[in-house]
Amino acid sequence: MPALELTDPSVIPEIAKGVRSTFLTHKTRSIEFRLVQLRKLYWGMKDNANAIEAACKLDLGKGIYESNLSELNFCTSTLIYDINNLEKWARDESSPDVPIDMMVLRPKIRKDPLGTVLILGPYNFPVNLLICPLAGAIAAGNTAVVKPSENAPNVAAVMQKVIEGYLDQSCYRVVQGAIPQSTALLEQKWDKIFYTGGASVGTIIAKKAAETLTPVILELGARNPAIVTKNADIRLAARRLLWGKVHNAGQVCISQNYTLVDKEVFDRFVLETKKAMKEYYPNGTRNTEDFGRIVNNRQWQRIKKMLDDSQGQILMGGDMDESDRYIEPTIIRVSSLTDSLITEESFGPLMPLLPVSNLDEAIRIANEVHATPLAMYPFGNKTETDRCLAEIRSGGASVNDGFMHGSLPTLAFGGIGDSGHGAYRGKASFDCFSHARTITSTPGWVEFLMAVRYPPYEGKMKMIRRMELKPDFDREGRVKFSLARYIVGLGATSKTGGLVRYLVVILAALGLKQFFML
Ligand SMILES: NC(=O)c1ccc[n+]([C@@H]2O[C@H](COP(=O)([O-])OP(=O)(O)OC[C@H]3O[C@@H](n4cnc5c(N)ncnc54)[C@H](O)[C@@H]3O)[C@@H](O)[C@H]2O)c1
Ligand SMILES: CC1=C(/C=C/C(C)=C/C=C/C(C)=C/C=C/C=C(C)/C=C/C=C(C)/C=C/C=C(\C)C=O)C(C)(C)CCC1
Repeated sequence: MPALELTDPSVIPEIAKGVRSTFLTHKTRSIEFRLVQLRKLYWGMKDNANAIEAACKLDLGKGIYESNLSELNFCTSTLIYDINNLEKWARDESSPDVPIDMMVLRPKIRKDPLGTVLILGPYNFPVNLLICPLAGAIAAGNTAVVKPSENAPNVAAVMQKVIEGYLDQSCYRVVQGAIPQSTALLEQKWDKIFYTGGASVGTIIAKKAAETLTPVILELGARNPAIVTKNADIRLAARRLLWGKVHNAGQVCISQNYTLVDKEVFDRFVLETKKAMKEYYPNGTRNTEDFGRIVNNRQWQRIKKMLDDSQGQILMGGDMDESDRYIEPTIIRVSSLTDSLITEESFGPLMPLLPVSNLDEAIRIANEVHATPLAMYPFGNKTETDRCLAEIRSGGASVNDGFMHGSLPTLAFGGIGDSGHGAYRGKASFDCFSHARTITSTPGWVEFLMAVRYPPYEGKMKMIRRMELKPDFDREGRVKFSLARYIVGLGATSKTGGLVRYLVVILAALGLKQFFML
């Protein structure tokens, strides 16, 4: 296992300058160069898989299964997906939004790299949440500096070995450290900052970035609700929500922070969760490879304090051991919205349950606790889950499940409002590190047509009025009746409706023709 060596903050300007000057050599513009780097990163992950597994075990007590499922495999699948799609994503796109008279300009959207980007990773998925953004930055043709979380020091050291050992070091560098290094990094000029972590540091980063108008992607924390109605499949809800709290010992930004359970099914839900617990961990969570540990004593103390401060009643679990950074999956019945387990993000294996009278109350509470969470988990019948989706905002959502929407490496992932902005993963990663550059090319021969834009303007007003798009609605916002459109659309009110009518007419005509030919 390599040892973590902190970067001297005084060398950080030189590191940033180095990758920036490489960007300006245009080395990373070549698609083939990017593909080679992504392929090398893939092999870097594969060759160091054992070291990554060992480091995840040391830092977070992650067993090999979880290290593979949500760290290693997630990254290698991301890399393969990026490699397989990069040429398609990087191609110029023609724009469909151009009036016919302007098509001569041959407008296209080019996917340009942003330049040199900074990626700051968190501790909870210290491999996944560093490598996946980096893969997007490489795919889009940027150079990058990454800073792994100092709170997962063993993984941070292995990440440096992989990134600097397998990638072109003139383009991609690793900085190790905590606040002094982050502060020095934020003093440099970046073309984008990609930050994953808590909202308070996210605010520092956004403010600092604003000074130089640097765009930021923020992937932050939240108080995500789960809702279980009386019509939900209670056993399924219990099993799936328990999974959302035991994976990575609950240190998952998209885990449900609290669950609103209909009073009628509350006891059954608790019973089924206890049953599921026995099924997942027949010998308990203390002595199994399948349950992790809290990352450090500071976080352990924070979670313990949340539980100590709570007025709730422990219904399951509650065992803790600081020497081992162990916290048993714990169900707590809470009764107030001001309870510490509701007002703070637990980021650990605590499962506060709040009984509610009905879905109206659940929706009202979810909107009151955190109006723009990262995720939301409604369990119930289709009408109920549709209502939750319509009436509660969130970055993403899994219907009738724990965080499955966040478990797919190819789906866009991100928050809304104060749970973050910007999305990545799959094509969204390529897009978030690219600039959609609109390019037009005006041929010389259209000069006589384009002359309408030049002074003197006298006599040219009629022409530009003709070019202006005309409304099909009146001052009340109602769509006006148009005889021409009615005839062309065969009386349909939508394009699809019109198309269906044309199809029916054609089929009827063919049928009639056949009939008369017989
Ligand atoms: N939305 C997501 O995708 C996502 C994913 C994982 C974690 N999170 C959230 O992150 C939080 C926990 O992660 P964390 O504790 O590692 O986050 P953190 O905020 O402590 O640290 C994240 C990164 O910020 C750096 N940092 C710390 N202090 C800094 C400062 N003053 N200036 C600049 N950089 C600084 C750290 O060195 C680290 O690289 C939780 O709230 C969780 O929900 C969100
Ligand atoms: C349906 C068919 C089949 C069955 C397929 C099945 C059962 C697939 C099941 C897959 C599952 C359950 C996968 C779960 C994966 C979970 C992952 C990867 C979790 C990731 C978590 C992450 C990345 C967390 C991130 C956290 C963040 C961002 C914040 O902190 C077949 C295959 C049997 C047959 C065909 C049909």
